[in-house]
Formats: sequence, C-alpha cells, structure tokens
Amino acid sequence: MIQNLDLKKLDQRDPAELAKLQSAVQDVGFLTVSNTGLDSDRIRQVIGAYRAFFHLPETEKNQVDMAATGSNRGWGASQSEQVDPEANPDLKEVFDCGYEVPAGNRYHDADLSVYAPNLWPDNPPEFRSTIQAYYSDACAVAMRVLRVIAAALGRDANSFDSGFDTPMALLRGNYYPQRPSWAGDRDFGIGAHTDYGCLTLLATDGTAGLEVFMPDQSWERVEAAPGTFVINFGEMLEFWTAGQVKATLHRVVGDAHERLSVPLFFNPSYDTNVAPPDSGETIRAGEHLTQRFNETYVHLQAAS
Ligand SMILES: O=C(O)CCC(=O)C(=O)O
Ligand SMILES: [Fe+2]
Repeated sequence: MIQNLDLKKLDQRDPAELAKLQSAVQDVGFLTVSNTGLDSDRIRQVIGAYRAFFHLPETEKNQVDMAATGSNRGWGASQSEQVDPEANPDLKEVFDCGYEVPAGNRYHDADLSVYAPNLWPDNPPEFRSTIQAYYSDACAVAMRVLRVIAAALGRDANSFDSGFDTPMALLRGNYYPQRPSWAGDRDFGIGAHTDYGCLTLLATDGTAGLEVFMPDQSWERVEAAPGTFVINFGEMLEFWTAGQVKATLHRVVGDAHERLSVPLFFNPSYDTNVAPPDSGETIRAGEHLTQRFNETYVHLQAAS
C-alpha cells in the first residue's frame, strides 16, 4: 500500500508519522505527502502554465527544442526520450529547466551539461516567472523531505544538506497527449524506469496514469490531486543509503485522457559522492546523472 504522510507532522518528528515514512522508503519506495505549504491553487497555476505551453503550435515549441542543443534544457518532442531500452521512445512531450548557477559558484564556468543554461519560450508570457518561482519553492520542499528521511533512518537530519549546495535539480513538465490509436505494447507515455537522482517530488493535474511496481510484482495506480505530491526515490539515494531507500520502477501507459505531471528531480551537486558510506568507492553524482541522460535522451544517445 502507498502511504499518505503529513509533512508538517514529519517536520515535528511525530513518531508514528516517522515510522510510516521509514517503511514507505524502505519497502515500497513511493509515498504521497500533503501539508507541504504548496497548495492546490499554486499547483493549478503551475500546471496551467505548462499546459498553455504544450498546447502551442509545434513551430513555437521548436524554438526551444533541446534537440538543437547538447543538453536537456527546453522542450523535448514526443519520442525524444527512451527511458526503457526494451520499449519504444516515450510518447510524452517534456519541458525541462534546471539550476541557474550564480556567478562566483565553483561550477559557474565548468561547462557541465547538467548545469546548462535554461531555455525559455516567449509564450505564455508568465511561463518563465511562474516556473522559476515554483522551481525554488519545490527545491525547498524536497530538501525538507530529505531531512525527515535522514531523521527517520536514524541519521543526523542535516546529513544530506552539504551534498546539495549546487543541486543539479531538474524541473520537468510532462505532457501526455491522448494515447494514439496506433500505439502498441512497446509504446508508453513513459516506459518503466527508475529515476536517476535522489528524490522526486511530483505534482499532477489529478488525472490517473502513474503506476508503481509493488513488492508483490503488481502495478499499483497512485493518484495525487493538486496540492498532494507523489514522492519517490532515485538510483543515487539507493546507493547513498546502501539500499535503505528504495528506487522503485514506475511507468505511465496513457489512455484517452490528456495528462500533465510536474516532477522535480532533486539531484545533488556534481561532485557529491553518492557511494555507500564506508564502501571506499566513489560514485560522483554528476557522472552518474550525465551517463543516465546520455542513455535516455535520444538526441544525446546519438551524440555520446
Ligand atoms: O507522469 C508521472 O506521473 C510520472 C513521470 C515520471 O516518472 C518521470 O518523469 O520520471
Ligand atoms: Fe520517473
């Protein structure tokens, strides 16, 4: 079962809520969370901005097409990403934006694609300001959730903080058009995958579609109305916690309804070592993320 938790209670270290969190991260790797401070009106505004962008004619979206770049900022057309090598490229469209590295930061002149400059469309006019404001508020919620996870695992609540000073956090709008009539059994809105980073904070427009691969090997639907978030964990947090946090497979098949979702992939700074503690290994977060991007974005598959 996928648990719904209350972030305010977790912040207050409510013992029953922390115990539920511990089993959600270890056994299932998925949960939903409410009471984050980001309310339903705010999420509707953000989803509305993405929806207006995705409904623009392709000629306009083409002006910010990431395929013309060596990174993943801007619009990705349908079938521009293949998260499951056994399936066809995903049917969804995306819009990705990332962290804006300030001048003076050690990564500012590093020319790393994970910190590439954002590409913003001219329309809708309020798109950039709406999405940028949400980016920073969503990162703050994600960091709060990571702190309560550290506490639930019996660690110092701030033990992950120093790894996130320049987060490679990627905010995405996913647009799933109606599933086309020609789609076959290798075609998905997004194929089965695990996320690459640490924590994913996902808002949706309330339309069903996300399915989680449960410990009993069944696919379970998880729904979240605007104001409730789905949280799951990526490969890096599984390594970093030596498996105490589970990176769980999930997918969206798609159906007759258009659907929007907005994941924030909260990834650490490039040089953060996400290898299991005391393993003597080094897994540099930026190298793992770059490799996974190169494997899955079609325009980067060809270039790498
Ligand atoms: O649309 C969803 O509900 C999930 C999207 C997802 O898994 C992803 O973008 O990694
Ligand atoms: Fe995902």
